[in-house]
Amino acid sequence: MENAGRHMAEKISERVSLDQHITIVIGGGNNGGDGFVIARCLKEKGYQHHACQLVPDQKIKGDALYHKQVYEQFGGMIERVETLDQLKEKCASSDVVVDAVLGIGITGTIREPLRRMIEVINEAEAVVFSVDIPSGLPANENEVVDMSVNADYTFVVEAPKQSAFVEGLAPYYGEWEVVSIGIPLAAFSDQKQMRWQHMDVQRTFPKRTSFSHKGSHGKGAVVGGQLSMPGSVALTARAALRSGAGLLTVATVKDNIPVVANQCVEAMYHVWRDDQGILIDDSVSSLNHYDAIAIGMGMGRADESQKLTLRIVNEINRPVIVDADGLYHIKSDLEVVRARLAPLVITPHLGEMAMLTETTIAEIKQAPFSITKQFAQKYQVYVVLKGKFTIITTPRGEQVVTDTGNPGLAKGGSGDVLSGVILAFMMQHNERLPAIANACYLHGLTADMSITSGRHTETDLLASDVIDELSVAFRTIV
Ligand SMILES: NC(=O)C1=CN([C@@H]2O[C@H](COP(=O)(O)OP(=O)(O)OC[C@H]3O[C@@H](n4cnc5c(N)ncnc54)[C@H](OP(=O)(O)O)[C@@H]3O)[C@@H](O)[C@H]2O)[C@@H](O)CC1
Ligand SMILES: Nc1ncnc2c1ncn2[C@@H]1O[C@H](COP(=O)(O)OP(=O)(O)O)[C@@H](O)[C@H]1O
Ligand SMILES: [K+]
Repeated sequence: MENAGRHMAEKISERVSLDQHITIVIGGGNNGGDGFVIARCLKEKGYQHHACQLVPDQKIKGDALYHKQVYEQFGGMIERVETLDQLKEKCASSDVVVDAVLGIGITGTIREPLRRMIEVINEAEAVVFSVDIPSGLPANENEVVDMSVNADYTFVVEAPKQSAFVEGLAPYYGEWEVVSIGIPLAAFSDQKQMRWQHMDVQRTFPKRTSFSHKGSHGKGAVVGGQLSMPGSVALTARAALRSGAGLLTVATVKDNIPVVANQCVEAMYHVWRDDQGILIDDSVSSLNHYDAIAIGMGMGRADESQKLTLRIVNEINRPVIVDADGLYHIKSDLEVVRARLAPLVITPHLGEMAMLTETTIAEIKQAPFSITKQFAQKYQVYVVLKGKFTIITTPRGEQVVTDTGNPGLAKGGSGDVLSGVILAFMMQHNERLPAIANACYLHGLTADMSITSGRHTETDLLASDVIDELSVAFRTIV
């Protein structure tokens, strides 16, 4: 608690000048305890502040009581705020409110008087900094917000909670950052560190040995692209090559090959049998010569292509990544997916995930972690649920989130690029989860760096720009 509060006070002092007035609103649990530590540290730094206790004295116990006493011994004055008018007055005379009312220990609907006190905090003009989580907000997905502080900034202790990655709940946090307290998360909490970070990429990214040759980095195949969609496979193939694939073959319909080859001279080509430009069922055994296969991009939804996709999933014992139209094909027979033994990665966006699970986009948005986990475990697949936050789930149910990327990626083709990066990384990494998470992280980071560098804006960034800029993100980790 001492570490948490001290670090948060440090963060607050980086953003608030000494002439600004701060009110710390304090509740009855350990979140309130953090509030007492913050009050003491801000006092030590010379801030004009009020420490307002919103609950009766008997509610302050344990570590929180200890830190309340330390604050008082340090000359701090605690004001007991009981009425809404008292709280309104405090908020009105403050530039900043530090919200240490409720943390992750809330149960049930928010009780009075705290309920209306949260409303008062939200109505105030002051900037609101929440401690660990905006008071009243659930820590996990799939819970309704009864009443919550709407924070401008949140200092989350050690690891962001699930709700920070759920579309309907994340905005309550405002901007957030992690405050490390120097104790492993497992030592004091059942919350897990699920955010895949830059240091995780650096820790896990495989190094190329000086004696490596093209065969060491994987021989991949991209299968897709009906006649009307040559660009999709070109993007996947180019992204895979830029991401270090040793050899890459594009299997597509004959008439697409000159178009794709024009975009991607390093690739090799396999003329796939077609019927009027649609990929049809053919001998798939040749695909067993590759180290990994990505299928589905620009493939179209024809029955013959569906048959082909299901055969690949059924017969190819190499890692397979299924994206886009391929996801519609596997939905027609998920038992084939379940029966498969070799790794299968699926990369749905919200709409495709809703289709696969026969739910709605709204339901997925509300419970993305549990719906994805259920599917991944049931069908023994790796699921990459794409969006502003991308959730990666293993067949065993482990989950990580990447939160890089920006709306510049919300364009046709971005998903094709991601599949190419995943394909390449899967071939160069023995472990599946880090390979996939690194791909998602670096794909998003590339888009972010393209914008922050000023080379692109969210408006003009194209999927092919992301491929060209991958090296900028890669350079941050090698
Ligand atoms: N654990 C650690 O070592 C560390 C923990 N840390 C910090 O502790 C926080 C978690 O603390 P916690 O578990 O004490 O719970 P917390 O969120 O303060 O809530 C309990 C209070 O809320 C009240 N209350 C509950 N439900 C309510 C409702 N519906 N409506 C109204 N009131 C309700 C409940 O009241 P009661 O039910 O007792 O009347 C009680 O007063 C965590 O977020 C982080 O900030 C960090 O310092 C790092 C180390
Ligand atoms: N607002 C956003 N913020 C961050 N990443 C985004 C955003 N919108 C889209 N993306 C990313 O862009 C990619 C889009 O994939 P997808 O929807 O399959 O595109 P497409 O099929 O059109 O190529 C995913 O990796 C997704 O995470
Ligand atoms: K709080």
